[in-house]
Amino acid sequence: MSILESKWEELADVKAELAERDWFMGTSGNLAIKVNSAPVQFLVTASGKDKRKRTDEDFLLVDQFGRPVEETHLKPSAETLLHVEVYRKTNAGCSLHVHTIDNNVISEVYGDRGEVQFQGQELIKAFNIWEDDAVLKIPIIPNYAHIPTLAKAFSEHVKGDAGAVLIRNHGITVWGRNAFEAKKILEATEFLFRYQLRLLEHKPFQLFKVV
Ligand SMILES: CSC[C@@H](O)[C@@H](O)C(=O)COP(=O)(O)O
Ligand SMILES: [Zn+2]
Repeated sequence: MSILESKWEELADVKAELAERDWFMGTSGNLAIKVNSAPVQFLVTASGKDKRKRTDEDFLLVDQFGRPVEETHLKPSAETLLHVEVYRKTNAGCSLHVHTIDNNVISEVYGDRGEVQFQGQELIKAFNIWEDDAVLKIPIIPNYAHIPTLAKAFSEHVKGDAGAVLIRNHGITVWGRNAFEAKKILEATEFLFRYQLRLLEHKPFQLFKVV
């Protein structure tokens, strides 16, 4: 199997797992996996597809600028430029974007602060944070309709080989050194968001707690 084929299968498997979680409502979401490093080429989901389906037109190979490498009738994801920023600025191998109710509500509740923070929660270790009093900060950016503007705002928070950025009332984009790590971070953030929203039902004052 070629590298391209094995990366295709890897991304298709991640897509199937996220689909099982019902994280692709209304054709939302897009996924990418790096295939080559110098120059960067990556597989990205084709735009507008039902990502719950597994077909041989699910992904296309794009270059470091997000342009299709070969002539194709498929359109790269509308949000390809965000994935471009991940591979331009880091050594990440996989980036994932999903819309969920929980990540949308969290992004709205904490949107005016520009970030949501988590402390004392075991699952922040998914971000490789191990200190007892460590704080995980997830930035929240405005949902600019103009994708180059959105990508620029996103890019300001792309700093390491693994990370996460919320887009207000839109969704989350995460990345990791490989598909395993990106999926781990995505699952951890969704756990933390669900936890925080549940906590606020019982302890509304927690909203005003500044870590
Ligand atoms: C149909 S709503 C979702 C889109 O506007 C977009 O935010 C999204 O996540 C999927 O776009 P796509 O171009 O299919 O990658
Ligand atoms: Zn989206």
